[in-house]
Amino acid sequence: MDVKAAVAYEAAKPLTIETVQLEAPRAGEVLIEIKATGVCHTDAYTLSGSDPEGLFPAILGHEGAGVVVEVGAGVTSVKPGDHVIPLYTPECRNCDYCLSGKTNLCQAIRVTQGKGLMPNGTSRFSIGGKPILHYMGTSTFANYTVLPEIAVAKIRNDAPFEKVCLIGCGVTTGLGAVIYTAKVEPGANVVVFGLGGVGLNVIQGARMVGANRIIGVDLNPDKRALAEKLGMTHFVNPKEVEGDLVAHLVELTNGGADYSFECIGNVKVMRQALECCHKGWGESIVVGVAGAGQEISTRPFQLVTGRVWRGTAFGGARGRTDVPKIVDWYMNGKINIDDLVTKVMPIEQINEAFDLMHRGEVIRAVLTF
Ligand SMILES: NC(=O)C1=CN([C@@H]2O[C@H](COP(=O)(O)OP(=O)(O)OC[C@H]3O[C@@H](n4cnc5c(N)ncnc54)[C@H](O)[C@@H]3O)[C@@H](O)[C@H]2O)C=CC1
Ligand SMILES: N[C@@H](CCC(=O)N[C@@H](CSC=O)C(=O)NCC(=O)O)C(=O)O
Ligand SMILES: [Zn+2]
Ligand SMILES: [Zn+2]
Repeated sequence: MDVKAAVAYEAAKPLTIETVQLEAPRAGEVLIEIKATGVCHTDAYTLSGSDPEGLFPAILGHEGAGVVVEVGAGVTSVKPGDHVIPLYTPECRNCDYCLSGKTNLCQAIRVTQGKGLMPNGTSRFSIGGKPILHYMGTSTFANYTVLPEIAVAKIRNDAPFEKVCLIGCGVTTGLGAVIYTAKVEPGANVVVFGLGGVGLNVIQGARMVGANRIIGVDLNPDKRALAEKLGMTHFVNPKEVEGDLVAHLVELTNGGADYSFECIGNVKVMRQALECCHKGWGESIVVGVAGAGQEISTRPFQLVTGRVWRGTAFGGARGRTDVPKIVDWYMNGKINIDDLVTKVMPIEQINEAFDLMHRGEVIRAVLTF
């Protein structure tokens, strides 16, 4: 079938709206009509050319929501008409990773997904017979896309696509980093670096679990008001701190953060996030994605003296199990997504959506078809 998609032909170039051919779903696959998709910083990261796995031409996008249109042979967990969220972290419930109970990083299709291909090693997208690659297994910058059944979370049918699409990445990553990865306990002092689509969800996750001080750090003062609405108790702009930022944060947290979260993708900030943690027990969670060639460093003494450095992908959430619950949290008023959707725009304005994100003028621009 013909579909409308924003194609990334090469790194660091604007996307082009094209008519792309999409093959029908094969065995174990699902055809989804994407109704809405957010633009996450990771899409910009890959488009910039910094992603060592970045491949072109491709259809980017991984923060979507839509409706099942057709299923391939053997698909049993979803049917046409079901509302779904595509998962860049699938949940097969059968691989060693899923069965370990220790991680959400299902590896059932990771190798082909990283090559921009479906599990059988081919792409379903093409233009004039030339393949166009998938991205993160999701390719939500298209009005129709094909995913493996194990990478689809079925959600309730009354949830608005333009809001719950953010559960496909930013919301789940931020909340999950607090709840599933760090397991922040009530009364903890928390520092969040970067108050974008991910960091703001760390803030609201920290509020949900009853954290004490929730300190937000961002260079952009415009991020302050919404962060406060979502639960931030103190705002720190590094440009306004006299002296050492880490020492300032240690003082604000009476000896150091119990938990810190880096939601930027800046390796220098990752070091600050570790070093502002409390001696003996503070844990720093790396959420931000840093480009090819970037490395983190600190004095080993920081770890010898009890600080812990960890990372999280998709907030540690098991997509098919946890995503439907997070949709319920939104529908029950437990979490705020409405204020995170700064702007809803047609897919034709996708390049403007990226510009708005780069200029820090939106938390999330959501694209519709
Ligand atoms: N681990 C995972 O599963 C996921 C990782 N990510 C990554 O998380 C990071 C954040 O993503 P988004 O929230 O979508 O980005 P965003 O662009 O919406 O937010 C980034 C925020 O960081 C702030 N910032 C930039 N440099 C700063 C600095 N030096 N100090 C303080 N604040 C600074 C910006 O003003 C902005 O508010 C990105 O690296 C993204 O690739 C995103 C989703 C999932
Ligand atoms: N290809 C990238 C990988 C970047 C990365 O870490 N992605 C996250 C999700 S970011 C979403 O917005 C992730 O899920 N990582 C786990 C994985 O298996 O990719 C690179 O190499 O930098
Ligand atoms: Zn993302
Ligand atoms: Zn698995």
